[in-house]
Order: sequence, then C-alpha cells, then structure tokens
Amino acid sequence: MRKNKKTKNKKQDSLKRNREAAALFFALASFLSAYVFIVRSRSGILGRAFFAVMFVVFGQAIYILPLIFLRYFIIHIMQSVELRKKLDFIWSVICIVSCSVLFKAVCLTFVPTTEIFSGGWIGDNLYPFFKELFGVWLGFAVIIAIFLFSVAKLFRISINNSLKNPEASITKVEEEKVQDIAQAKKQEYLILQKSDRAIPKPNILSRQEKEEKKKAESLICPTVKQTKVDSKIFDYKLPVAGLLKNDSAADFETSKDELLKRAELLRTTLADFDIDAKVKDIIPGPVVTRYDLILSPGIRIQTVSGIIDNISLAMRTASIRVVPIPEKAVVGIEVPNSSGIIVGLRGILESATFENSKSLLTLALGKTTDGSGYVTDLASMPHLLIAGATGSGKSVSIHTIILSILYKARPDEVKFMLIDPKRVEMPIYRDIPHIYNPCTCATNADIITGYREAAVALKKLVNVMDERYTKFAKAMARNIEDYNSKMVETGGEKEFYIVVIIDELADLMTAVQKEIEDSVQRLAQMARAVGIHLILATQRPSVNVVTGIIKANFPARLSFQTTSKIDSRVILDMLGAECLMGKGDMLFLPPGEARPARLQGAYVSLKEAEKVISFINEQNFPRLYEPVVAEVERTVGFNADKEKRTRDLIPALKLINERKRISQDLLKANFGGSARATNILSILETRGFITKPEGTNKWQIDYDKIRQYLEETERGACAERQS
Ligand SMILES: Nc1ncnc2c1ncn2[C@@H]1O[C@H](COP(=O)(O)OP(=O)(O)OP(=O)(O)O)[C@@H](O)[C@H]1O
Repeated sequence: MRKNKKTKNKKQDSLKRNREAAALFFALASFLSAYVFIVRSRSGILGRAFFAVMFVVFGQAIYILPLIFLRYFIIHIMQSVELRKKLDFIWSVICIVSCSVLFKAVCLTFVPTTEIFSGGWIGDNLYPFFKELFGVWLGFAVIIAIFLFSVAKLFRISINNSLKNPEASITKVEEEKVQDIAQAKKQEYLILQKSDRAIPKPNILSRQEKEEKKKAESLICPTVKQTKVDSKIFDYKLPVAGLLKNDSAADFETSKDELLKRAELLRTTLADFDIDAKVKDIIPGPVVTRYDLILSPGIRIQTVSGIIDNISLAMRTASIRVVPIPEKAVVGIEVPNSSGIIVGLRGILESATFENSKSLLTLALGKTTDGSGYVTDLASMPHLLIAGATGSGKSVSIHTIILSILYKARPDEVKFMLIDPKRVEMPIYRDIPHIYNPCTCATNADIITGYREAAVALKKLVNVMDERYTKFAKAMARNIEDYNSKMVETGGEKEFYIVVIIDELADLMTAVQKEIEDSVQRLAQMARAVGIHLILATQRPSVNVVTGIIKANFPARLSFQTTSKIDSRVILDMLGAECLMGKGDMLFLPPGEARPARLQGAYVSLKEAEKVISFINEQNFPRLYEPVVAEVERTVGFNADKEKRTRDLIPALKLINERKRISQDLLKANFGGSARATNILSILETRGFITKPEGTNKWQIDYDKIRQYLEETERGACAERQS
C-alpha cells in the first residue's frame, strides 16, 4: 500500500511537471507562430520554411494556429482534466481543417478569378467533396456551421446562451474556470496531504529490524498538520444504479397451473400422514414459494415439522421450512422453486422504499418470500451479527451492505473501518475515500488485515467513541443526529458515521479474543449514540466465537444456511437456519422481533462492485479526517507503554548529541539488548531525528531537531517543577 502511494505521488509529480512543460511549449509555439506569420520576411530560413509548409497544407487558415496554441497554453496552465484535453485536440483539428475548407469555399464562390483566399492542400482536396455532397450554397452553410461550432467548443462559447443572454456565455466560462480551480485545488491538496506525511525513506533492514519497525509504524501515526479543507467544495456525485446489472427478479413470473399442482401435491402428502390440511394461500417469491395451510383442529404444528423430510421427498426439493404465522392463524410451508432467480441489488436500490429512506445507513438486504424488496436501517439496529456456513453468501451480503451505504452517503458522511483477516473480499475497497482507520492519518488508511492491528484499531475506536462523547456533551447534543443538526445551525463541522465490518470474527477471536471482546463489548454497548455501528461476520457461529457477551449486545442477526441446528440456535436462538438453501437464502432477525424474516439476499458480482468503486474513485474525493490522537498506546499483546518509550528517547537523543554519531551497537552498549536498541532506532527514525538516505547505509542525524526537542522537553519539565 505504502509502495502504491509512493508510486502515486511520483505519478502526481511527473504529471505536474509534464503539464508545466506543455504550458511552456504552447506559450512559445503561440508566440513564435504569430511572429512567423506576421513578419515572415524577418523570421529566418526556418521560419520561412515553416510558413511555406503550413501555407501549402492549410492555406490562409494558418492564421488561427497561434490562437489554438494560446488556448492550449491556458488549458495546461489551469491544469484542466485529461478528458477535456483530448476533446480539445479533436476540436482544434476540426477548427483548422474547416477553416481551410472555408477559405477555399469563399475563394471559389465569391472571387474565383484570384487566389487571395487559399485553403491550402486541405482546402483544395476537401472542398470539392462538400460541394458534391451539399451543392454550393448548402455546402457553404455546412462548412460555416462546422467552423463556428468547433470554435465555440474549443473556446467554451455557448452559442445558444450568447444569443439569449450575452452575459451567460461569459458566466459559463467563469463557471468552468471555477471548476478548473477547484480541480487544481483538489490536486494541490492531495499532493500537500501526501507530502505532509513523514514517510521514512526505504532502508535495507534485517528481518528483526523490519519487524520492529513495522510494529512501531503501526502504532505511531505522524502528527499530521492537515490543511482544513471544506469538503463541500468537492462536488461529489453518488453512484448511479445504472452501474449495476438489471434485476432479473424484478418481474419474475410463476405458472399458475404449476403452483396449484404443487399445492395439491403438498395437501395429498400431508393427508398420507393423516394430517388434514387445506391450502389457504400461495405466495410465490423469486426463490421460494410459501403455501399457507389451515390445519384441522387438534393437529399440532410439530407434527408437520416432524415429517419435513417426507414432504421434501414428495415435492422433490430440499430445504423445506415450516413457519407458524400467528397473524393469519396458518402454518406456512416454504418450498424452494424449481428454478431460483438471482435477486439483483439494482432492483432494490431503485425501489421507492430505498430511495425514500432518509437514513445514510440504509441497507438493501434482499427480497422477501413474496418478492418485495427488503430495506432496513443499520442505524436503528444498531449493530449486526452475520453468520452462516462457508459458501452460504456472507461475503456477497457484506458487499451489498457496503454498496447500499455507498449509494446513500458521501465519503464525508459515512466511513468504513474494514477488518478482513482473510484478505480476500475487501481489497477492492482499499482506495475509496470512505476508508477509515483510527490509528492512521486519512491518507494512510487501509483495510486492516493483521490480528494485532485489528485489536489496536478497535481499542483506538473506543477512544474515538469516548472523545465523541466528550465533544457531544460540550455541544449539549444527545446523539450524532442532534450534534450534526446543531453543527448545521452553527456552521461547525459535522461528524461522520463509522461502520466497522469484521469479516471473519472467528479468526480474530482465536488470536486476540480478550482484547477484541472487550472493545467490541464497549463499542456495542455505547457507540450507537456517537454514530459508530458494528457488523460482525463469521462462518463458525460456535459459542466460543459468538460469545454470550457478543450475543447480548447484537440484537440484530442475519443468518445464512448453517451446517447444524446447534449453529442455528447460537446465531438466532432458534432452529431454521439449517433448513436454508445457501446462496444468499437467509433469515433476518431485526431487534425486538420474535420471528425472523426469510429473505433472498441481493446479489452483486465483484465486477459490478468494481464499477461502482471506480465511479467513486474517479472523483478523487480527498480523505478528510484527522487522527484523533497522534499516538496509540501499545497495550495489545506486546505491552510496552508510551512512557517507557519516551523514557528511552530522551537519553538516546542526549547520547547522539554527545557522541555525534548513532549506531545499533552504540545504543546496545548503552541501553542493553538488541531488541531495545532496534526499537529506539525505529522511534528515532519515525520521529525524523535520524534518516537513512536512499542507497546508503549510514544514518544522517538532524542535530537541530534533536537540540530543539531536548530544549523544549527541558523547558516543559522546568515549568512543571515550578507549577
Ligand atoms: N444473494 C445471492 N444470490 C445468488 N447467489 C449467491 C448469493 N450470495 C452468494 N451466492 C453464491 O454463493 C457463492 C458463495 O457466496 P459467498 O462467497 O458470499 O459465501 P461466504 O459465506 O462468504 O463463504 P466463505 O465464508 O467461504 O467466504 C457466491 O460465489 C455466489 O455464487
């Protein structure tokens, strides 16, 4: 990632240099061509030759060349976007070619006896074609129209607007200038933000050094003086539904005869087992059809559940589920359709329920058994537990959850803290501006994959939560909505929601159970009010992964097919998930509800997700958030606190100042133990006291910085003693 960002920085620099060089080139080209065309006789052999060649090709049209070069100069100096430059090139070619043809047309139409209006080689060859195609006068009009249109496009003149309102076209140009400036500012800001990061130069490190350095780096976030940029100046567009595939389940149809036949088969099968039942309703869905049965008095629902396997056999389908529906006083038998339809995310995103939902954390989960879209709000859950066997559809559902939020929220409204120890599903999101990691600065934020890193980040998120509580209390706000509406009134900065997604909780729990459980418990209990929401997913819903503490704090559960009844009980506190069909078939238990809803999860392919992500990334929205505290305490697994590290830092700085050199051996001799020496070296380097220039193996010492730091520490200590 770091390497990626460095390459990106290099690319930005070289892009800037290229732009400047191009601007200079076009300024020169504009000036020289104007000079050569006006005072041909004094422009030397080269100038005269250039004029002759250009005149032969374009004729009189060459006189607009300096203007075209000037336009290019302006484009490059204002750092316009790439696409516009390509279009400008096409328009400038059309402009000069049509001008040549126009000169030829004027010459032949009005003054055929003289050759004063030469159209050059282009005019001579293209004009007959126009004349042949449109005739003299219509051809003439077409050429003028093409010429005027290309000039208008090239110089950003709106002909329509200038006819209606002469000032409007100027305003349009001004508007574009503002856009260009905003674009330039955005680029500048990104470069600034990147250059602000104190990224240490690459060194050749031994394995031990590398490990120590990685540890130190993961904990210490350089104190970034982030330029406050008003994110509102960035005109961010939410993705459009058209980026996703059409939903084939939107207009599914099931044959009436087929449904009636299957209902009759169900009734006779039950009758074979002495269960007298009448099919009251048939509710066809895209994947499952529900048959509502009225049982004869005295027949227990358990009797029906007891013969599930026989019903499955008779109906030639697996995964039949029996659900009591008290409001209708019926028993629902959910039978999978012979051919399931894939439920697309697009259909639900375009539904009125999703579009009208005001919450930024609206989730388009899937479709119910009757085929209607199921939309819910993460903010009201407020945390979600997802479980299911491998291949049952958890990862797809995580993608739909992330995409649903991306379709609702700007990057400055919602951020994602993604923890993905499996490193398979999440990498596609690593560059979106919504990515958040409380341990790092905004530009360094990435998907969290390490166990310890995850534990530290969750612990840090607890700090973020505490800080938000203090902040909200000061603003006398009860929760994030209240705080943000107060900020809108007072013109202050709003807080963003943070959605934490952990895709495989089991892996984390095996490695750092205590720390994870502590942080998750605190967050789950209190984080809702400050806009932090958790989504935990696991394929092993055993009691030692989904512990009592976790279950107690996660009332909303989403269960895919489980491998056993026990797993179903762990996740839903009831049976049923073991009967699901897999591939997105799920039971969603909203908080406070007694019975889960059966849904077919919305499917989104990786390709579709990538399209949405590129749409977002192309907008170059900057990552705007400040790390709440510059340093993270080392309290997870490898206990070594801040105090101890600073205790070593000052004597180390004094030692360097005294001996005027630094080496591992010197530190080892003075502090004992090579691990401690390596640790001190890492801290000195990350804080910028020492650097190792590229290609050398010798440390360079910043004595000024060391002296300044020691003086400041001394002054601080004095002030403390006096007070
Ligand atoms: N909603 C859905 N509609 C149709 N097919 C689906 C749906 N969800 C998942 N599938 C199918 O099931 C396959 C496995 O899904 P997914 O990768 O989400 O499983 P998983 O539970 O995350 O598995 P693992 O735990 O091994 O990562 C997908 O490749 C896809 O073919």
